[in-house]
Amino acid sequence: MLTAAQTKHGARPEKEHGGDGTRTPSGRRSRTMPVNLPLFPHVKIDTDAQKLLVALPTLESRLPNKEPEIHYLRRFLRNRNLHLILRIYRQFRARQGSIRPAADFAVSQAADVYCEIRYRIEDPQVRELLGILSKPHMQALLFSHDKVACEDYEPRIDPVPSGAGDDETIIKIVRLIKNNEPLGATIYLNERTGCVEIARILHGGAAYRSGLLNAGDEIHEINGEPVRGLEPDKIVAMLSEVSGSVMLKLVPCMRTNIGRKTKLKVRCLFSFDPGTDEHIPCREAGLPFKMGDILEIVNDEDATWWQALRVEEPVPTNTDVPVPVPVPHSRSAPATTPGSGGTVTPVPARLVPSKHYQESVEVMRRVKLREARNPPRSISPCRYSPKIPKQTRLRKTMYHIVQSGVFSDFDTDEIPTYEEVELYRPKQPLKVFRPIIFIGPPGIGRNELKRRLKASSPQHFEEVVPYTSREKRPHEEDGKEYNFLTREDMESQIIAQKFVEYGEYKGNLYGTSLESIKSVIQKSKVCLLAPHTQALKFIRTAELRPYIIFIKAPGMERMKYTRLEQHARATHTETTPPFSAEELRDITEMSAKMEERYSHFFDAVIVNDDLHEAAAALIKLAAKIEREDQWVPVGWAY
Ligand SMILES: Nc1ncnc2c1ncn2[C@@H]1O[C@H](COP(=O)(O)OP(=O)(O)OP(=O)(O)O)[C@@H](O)[C@H]1O
Repeated sequence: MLTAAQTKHGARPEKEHGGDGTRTPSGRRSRTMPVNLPLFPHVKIDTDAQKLLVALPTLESRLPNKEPEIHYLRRFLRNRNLHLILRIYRQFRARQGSIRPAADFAVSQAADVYCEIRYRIEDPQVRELLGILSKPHMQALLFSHDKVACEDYEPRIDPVPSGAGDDETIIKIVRLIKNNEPLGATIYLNERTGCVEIARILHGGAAYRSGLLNAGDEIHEINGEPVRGLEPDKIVAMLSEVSGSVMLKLVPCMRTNIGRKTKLKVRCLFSFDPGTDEHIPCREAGLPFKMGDILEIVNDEDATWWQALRVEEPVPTNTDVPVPVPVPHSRSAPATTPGSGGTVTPVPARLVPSKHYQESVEVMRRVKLREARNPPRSISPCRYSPKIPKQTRLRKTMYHIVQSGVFSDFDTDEIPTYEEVELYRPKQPLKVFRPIIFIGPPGIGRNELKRRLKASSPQHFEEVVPYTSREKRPHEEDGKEYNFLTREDMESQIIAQKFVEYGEYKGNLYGTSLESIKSVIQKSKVCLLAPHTQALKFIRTAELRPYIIFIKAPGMERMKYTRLEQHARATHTETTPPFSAEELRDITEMSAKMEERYSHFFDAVIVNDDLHEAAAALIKLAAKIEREDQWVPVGWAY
């Protein structure tokens, strides 16, 4: 046992696989570091591996900067599976000559048998045999059998190609067997060195699975052809032309940057088309997505391009937009490997903009848009932040909320990129219901639809009773139409942030309190609310878990047809005349603007065209929310 040498060289205690790391195989406690002792007493440690383990501390002292590599070697040499494989190998070696294989072509024999019998599926025994032969493990077993029968134990390494430069001290020769699947790596020209390097390995792709290529490796030859000085596009073309065996001569990257792997599920708050992005390193490797799609980010080590896989939506999110279906993978990513007998190859990850990159792109877009709208003039740099007295600003906001419902700008500084999500599975019987929030331009029909939903099950749905400072009218009951408060009380509650929205109309304050929403939820009812968009920042919380539905205008022609025919009118005063064509145009335009600006908050969209159809879609959706799994922001799925 080597313990003295290890102590001398300062090897540190190390724990692995839950072993206590302090017992010898015989169970005695060792006072010195037992890094070379097996932690699996039932697996006999291989003597060759043991020798290598013993030599490691010496190596460590000679190569002080190679700590990660030596640590890796130590783990590898202590791996239980390695010892089992070495044991099997020794057994074979020991019996060499005493057992002879009947054949060394079991794979092709199995394939022949399969082809011969595959149409006789009416016979249950044939069916069973077909099932066995198509199992990946069976195929792997037959493949291993042939390898052993041919005594093909050694890894075959091609001779180092001639012409390797004298200054190249370390060269890595990698041979890959390539089918139609692409390599699953992106490359770029390192302008400093003039070499083409592997920029990134796509998670799950062929290069990733081989484990032989790393980001940062310089590509020097492909199948004996020198590639130094060639454009990356040429190299990509060369790689896509070859099939079968591809031999790469590489200078390996010496960086020990392992890369941060992650398993983050996110909802996309923007849409992305790799075909139109001029900065993506490889268009074919890009993953197109639409706003609302769910992705799994599998690698976010790169500052600009993350690697992601598509996750299927558990339920449709938009009633007017088809359910997002997985985008068929182009030639770059077949789901199965041809000839693999149905073995599913993991779909390689593809590139999506990182959060940081998307924010920069969006900032640039907004700056350009603003410049196009307001060409810069040589005036005060304070132009964009005029000094409005605080009091005036507050009043103006209050007025807007009640009167016209113009946009809030609470979220303009927050650029929508990705939102981390988790799956919420409503547990039956459901006791806590998600409030349903109706968002849309004033006059589109939010209250009409809310009323119809409530009427479909008055015991189940409940509207929030708003607060007001106006005088109670004789027919009104406190707590029924409104909760009545004095102006002073309302103002102090507004200052204490008790209201999710509030505003002033004809000299009176109106508002919706957070407590009244919570009290509906606590009654095990579905709270219905049609607030201003500005209220979303108070409502869209893990505590309330709202389901936000956007009520969308159907387009000008349909607006006129449905509303003018019905003599529809705004409902916030009793005396307003029916909508004019002008007002309907305003509603339609505002609907489009709201959708553009806020759609990343919407869980569903209902187009309010025919009122009966829209109401029916809403009732159906409300039932679904209570039953079906939904992706919700992380922290909401309690
Ligand atoms: N699909 C529709 N077809 C015809 N009329 C409609 C339709 N939807 C709503 N209306 C009518 O339009 C008018 C405005 O609807 P509603 O009051 O629900 O709008 P709102 O979005 O709540 O706006 P506000 O907050 O200003 O009241 C009402 O008369 C309503 O009956």
